Amino acid sequence: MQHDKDSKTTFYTCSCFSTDNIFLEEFKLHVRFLSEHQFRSDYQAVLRNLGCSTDAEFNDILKKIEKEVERRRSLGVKSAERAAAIKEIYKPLHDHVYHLHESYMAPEFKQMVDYCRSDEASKEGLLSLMQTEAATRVFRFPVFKKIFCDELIEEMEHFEQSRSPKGRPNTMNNYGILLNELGFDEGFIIPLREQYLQPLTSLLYHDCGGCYLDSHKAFMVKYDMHEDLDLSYHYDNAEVTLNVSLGKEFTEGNLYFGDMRQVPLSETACTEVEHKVTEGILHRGQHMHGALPISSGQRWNLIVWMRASQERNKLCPMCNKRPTLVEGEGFADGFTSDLGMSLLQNV
Ligand SMILES: O=C(O)CCC(=O)C(=O)O
Ligand SMILES: [Fe+2]
Repeated sequence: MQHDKDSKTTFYTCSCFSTDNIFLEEFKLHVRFLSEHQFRSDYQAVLRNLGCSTDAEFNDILKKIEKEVERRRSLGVKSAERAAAIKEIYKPLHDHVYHLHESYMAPEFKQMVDYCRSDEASKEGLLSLMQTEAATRVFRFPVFKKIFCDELIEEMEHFEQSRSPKGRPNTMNNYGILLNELGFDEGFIIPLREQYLQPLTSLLYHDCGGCYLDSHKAFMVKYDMHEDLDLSYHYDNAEVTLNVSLGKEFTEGNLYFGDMRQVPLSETACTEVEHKVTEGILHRGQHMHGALPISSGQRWNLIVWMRASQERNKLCPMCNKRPTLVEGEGFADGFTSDLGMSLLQNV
């Protein structure tokens, strides 16, 4: 089990993880699978309209779902196995990138964080320091220096070329890398979230958990002309997301933002937000978004899905219900148990 600042915190996943939001790549559709009967009645007609016309094609989809459910059930255990294997066999190229240091950061970012830590900090004051409100409550600002972005990509490429096992962040991303398995949490992502990002998110997103972020899922995404080009419209399983553009050289590949997940697509207008190397885009996790295809080059981004258990314990963003807790590895999906805490407090 992963322990946060409070060493007694145990994190959980919601049971919907093995039934909901299963992504059918060829139809760009997220589905729910409880039983074959339910699935047929909910999706057979929809899928037919999307071009799935024969029984064989439908059975093929059922097989893919079965495989995905099995993958999700064994995810925690497999991830822990990979992390152990990586620790054993992988020799990093750049040891220092695993330990956050202020010298990696853009001066503008440090200045914003310093301001937010000061007694007189206000949301208006912070907004005046930020370059852009790129879309509603979507902010872009410099995060790292270019040299650090280059070294982080080099480290990722070195890892990709190694014989270490690799965990992919989710079914929408075929070439990303899960950073906790590589050992980035303790020395890099936790201090980044707690000491640098939370001062900003407390002012910007106090209404969606920004003041009490207590876990995260961090990963790299990679787009290349010969691999994934784009990312479908979705929301993140997070309260607040940081998305930093690291390089290399690319054209197009902008993000686009719609509305919050509760608003129907038909009532949504989208706004494009450009990725600029070394800059981060901060947004509410449940603000719908996608990535347009790159038209040349290769694009790497660091994604940190930050979670606030106090917020998500009330409502799981993935099934829209009060979460049913299932034990998971590490930060799992960021839920905590009130019961567990009160039992611990009684000890
Ligand atoms: O490609 C990007 O910049 C967006 C990635 C993203 O939205 C995600 O992985 O959740
Ligand atoms: Fe996302």
